[in-house]
Amino acid sequence: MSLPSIVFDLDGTLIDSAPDIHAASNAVLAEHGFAPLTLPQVRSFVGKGVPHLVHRLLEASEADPHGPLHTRMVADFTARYEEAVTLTALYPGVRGALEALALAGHPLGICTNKPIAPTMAVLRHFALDTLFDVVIGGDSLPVRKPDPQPLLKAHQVLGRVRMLYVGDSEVDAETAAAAGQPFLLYTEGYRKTPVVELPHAIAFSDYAMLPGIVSHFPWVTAAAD
Ligand SMILES: O=C(O)COP(=O)(O)O
Ligand SMILES: [Mg+2]
Repeated sequence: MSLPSIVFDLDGTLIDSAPDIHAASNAVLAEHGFAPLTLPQVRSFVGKGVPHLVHRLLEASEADPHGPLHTRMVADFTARYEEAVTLTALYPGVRGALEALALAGHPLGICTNKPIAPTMAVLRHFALDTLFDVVIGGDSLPVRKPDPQPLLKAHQVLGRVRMLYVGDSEVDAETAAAAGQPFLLYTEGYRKTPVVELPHAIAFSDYAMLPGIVSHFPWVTAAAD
């Protein structure tokens, strides 16, 4: 049996992108005459893609989230956020963990609800793009997470029998369950639910531990037999 592929969520999992998303959100809100929102507020809106984010921005600004303003602000946010990487940081230990997993022979992928253009921009910015054999963005397929299709597509492209999905949020737990795949929860991201209430196979708070966790995962141990 071959080693499982490992698919990662992006925002709140590999990168702390909330400061750039917050800045772009406030710039777009200002353009439309709305007051700025706080970083924790905007961070709590991340994880279900741009249309959902803008919906929540409008709701928080006491504006109609269903009207034509929603369409305009999705376009404005998308344009402004396309290359927004200046305030974004990798979580500690991410690069070393990804390199170790790739070296061990795990094909790696990304399955995020962030649109594909800023996803590729941020991966290139951190020189991580070459580590991933498949990258699925929030606009890559007609549906996005928690629909299982994006994750199943990544799994199919990576071509291994087994996969592990690593994410930070309720949406990721739901996606993994819908796809019938094991979920590894990174606890330092944008989740709102306590760890014990979020279904997961294994939770971790430090990327230095991930290669060890993966190598002790039952399927991986079986693969080495
Ligand atoms: O909501 C988004 O745009 C992206 O979030 P994700 O990378 O956690 O899927
Ligand atoms: Mg996330």
